[in-house]
Amino acid sequence: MVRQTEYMKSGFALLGRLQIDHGNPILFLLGSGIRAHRISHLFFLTLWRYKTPHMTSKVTPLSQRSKIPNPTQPHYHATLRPPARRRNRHRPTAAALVSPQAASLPASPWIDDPSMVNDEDLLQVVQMLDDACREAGFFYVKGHGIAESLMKEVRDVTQKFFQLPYEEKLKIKMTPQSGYRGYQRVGENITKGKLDMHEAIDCYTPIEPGKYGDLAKPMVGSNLWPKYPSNFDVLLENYISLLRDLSRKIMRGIALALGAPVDAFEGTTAGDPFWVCRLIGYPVSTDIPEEQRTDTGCGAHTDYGLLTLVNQDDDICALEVRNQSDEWIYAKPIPGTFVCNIGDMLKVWSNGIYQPTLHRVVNNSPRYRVSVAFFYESNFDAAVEPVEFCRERTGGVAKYEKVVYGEHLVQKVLTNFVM
Ligand SMILES: N=C(N)NCCCC[C@H](N)C(=O)O
Ligand SMILES: O=C(O)CCC(=O)C(=O)O
Ligand SMILES: [Fe+2]
Repeated sequence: MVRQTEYMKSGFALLGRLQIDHGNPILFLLGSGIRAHRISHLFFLTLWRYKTPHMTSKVTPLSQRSKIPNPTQPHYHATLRPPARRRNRHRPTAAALVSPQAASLPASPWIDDPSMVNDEDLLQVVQMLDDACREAGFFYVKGHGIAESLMKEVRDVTQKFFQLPYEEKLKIKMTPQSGYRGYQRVGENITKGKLDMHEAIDCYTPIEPGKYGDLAKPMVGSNLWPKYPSNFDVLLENYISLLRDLSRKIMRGIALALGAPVDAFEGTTAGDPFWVCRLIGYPVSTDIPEEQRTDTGCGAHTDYGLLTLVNQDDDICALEVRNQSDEWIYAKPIPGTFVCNIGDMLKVWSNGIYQPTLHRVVNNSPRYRVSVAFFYESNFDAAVEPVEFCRERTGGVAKYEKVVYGEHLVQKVLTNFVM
């Protein structure tokens, strides 16, 4: 308990400093650490997407970008504002946990340790996580136990790889034969018909031939890792395994936030979660030949699965999130944190209680930007559909059709590249 209080204090201190330094924060401390029991000491910081009151707080429109010398300046950030309009007013979640019925159950179906029912800190965090998922679809996680030095090392080896000559990078070229695993150059990824100004290495859960039958055929294979540094594969495989565990914990929190049993995403939904990892580089725009250049590093999209964790460069603002007033606001880097956002499968499962938020990347800085995005997704063969209790809370009707996650992913992968 004492430890949690300390965490809370340092969390608020962090927020305080940000407010004082930048005056105009988009960051909000969302919660203290969740109890050590399985979910552990995570902090959630949310990125609100309410209306921003001042013109200066908006991200500069793309057409005016060239006039902007330095997007890391504080006045580009949106101001925190109390809720202007709530997308959805259903808030049954933590209430379900503290209801007399739930509290009186010796082995509550919601959580796996009865004492958690009375844990105020846990309930508060669950409530705040629910707020973040409902209102923003984006939040930051810190206190997650993954060393900042490891996060940086992963970005550093990624950057080193992208600095290699093109011929070297081509040795792990992504092709249909490689199961769409490996290196893609700038302009090979497309979003909504437009070339994206990023290069990347795409990695996926390895798939053996025959696994999942025809469903997974286009993605069968194992990952293509760079040869230099020689520990690239070991480093990344370790990192991915840590992120998978962390994502699983956050999904336990999200399950509680929705008012579901803590292990709601285990079993046939995400007991055997498929993961995707994209190591991404966004060149300085003037380094891209003019005839090839577009104005977007990655076009506006939502992510495909349950939850995304982005490890982004510390000092470049480039990831932009659409707020509820249809303005783009920066998900400004906070060193040592992951920027998290929810994906399409969580929307379907929750019958829209949680919605994925549009985001895009524009590297308007004078520096090459690296980010490593980890996507925690459903079981490859999961048939995801609105669960009954979420349907009941949203008028009783399923708003989305059943989606087989693997089909959703394959359909995206087959249309995402010009090769
Ligand atoms: N796994 C994820 N989320 N990848 C996002 C890649 C960028 C968007 C993609 N071209 C698209 O059009 O969806
Ligand atoms: O580079 C980033 O910050 C985010 C990338 C992203 O949104 C994606 O790959 O889905
Ligand atoms: Fe994304």
